[in-house]
Amino acid sequence: MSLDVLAAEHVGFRYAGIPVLHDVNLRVESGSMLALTGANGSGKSTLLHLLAGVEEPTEGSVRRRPGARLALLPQRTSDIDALPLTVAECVQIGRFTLRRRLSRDDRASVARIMQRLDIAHLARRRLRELSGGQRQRTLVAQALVQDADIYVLDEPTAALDTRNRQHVHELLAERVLTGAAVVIASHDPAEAALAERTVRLEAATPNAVATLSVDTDERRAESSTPSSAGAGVQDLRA
Ligand SMILES: Nc1ncnc2c1ncn2[C@@H]1O[C@H](COP(=O)(O)OP(=O)(O)OP(=O)(O)O)[C@@H](O)[C@H]1O
Repeated sequence: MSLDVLAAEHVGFRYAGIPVLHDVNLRVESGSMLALTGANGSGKSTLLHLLAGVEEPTEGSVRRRPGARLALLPQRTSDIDALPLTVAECVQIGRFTLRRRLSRDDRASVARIMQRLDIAHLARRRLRELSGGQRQRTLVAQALVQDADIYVLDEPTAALDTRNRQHVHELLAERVLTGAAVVIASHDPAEAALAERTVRLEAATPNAVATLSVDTDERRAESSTPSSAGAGVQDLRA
């Protein structure tokens, strides 16, 4: 039986008619981590939005296992600064449901992750009063405190120092160990190396839309030749 919890099949995407992604195929299994890499503008955030259902592909399809709960940390989160939220309130949002108030367990989870990400002492601070790293840790906490089956995280450690980066990596490893699927975009090769699979988005020519080259479980990164845009894309099922 397949353990896939998330899959993109022949996915393409255009912004106002301008192609960004073409024939992207990937799949993510429960209890595993996949890293998306690629140059600025290669389409990582766009692909994460498609995987999370924030945008619909213009070609192909994204499949999520029915009932799978998904937590998303988007890259662009400046709008949230306009809200008069404290750090604690922002993290608590990760446990809100429309059906009930936060339980004792929810509050314990919030307190625990704030400790782990070293933001407990900032609990009453407003978001707009935080440093870049403090703000990122708060938003990572909001995503990771969710009881999700799939965590989709866009450059979750880009603003973090080594120690805090390590804390996030430990939390990601724990989520994977307990059976969640994690998908991250990253520019850090060491971070991407934490994942079982790496998918590199690249355009074969400056004018080409992004397509995929794929590193598999066996880490054939160095030996794989990038696909040319529009040409056959390696499929992780191969
Ligand atoms: N809302 C939008 N409207 C039009 N074009 C967009 C929009 N968002 C992104 N793009 C374009 O789509 C392409 C892919 O952008 P995307 O943000 O997905 O890349 P990325 O790989 O995440 O980049 P980075 O590493 O800089 O975060 C870029 O050429 C970008 O200019």
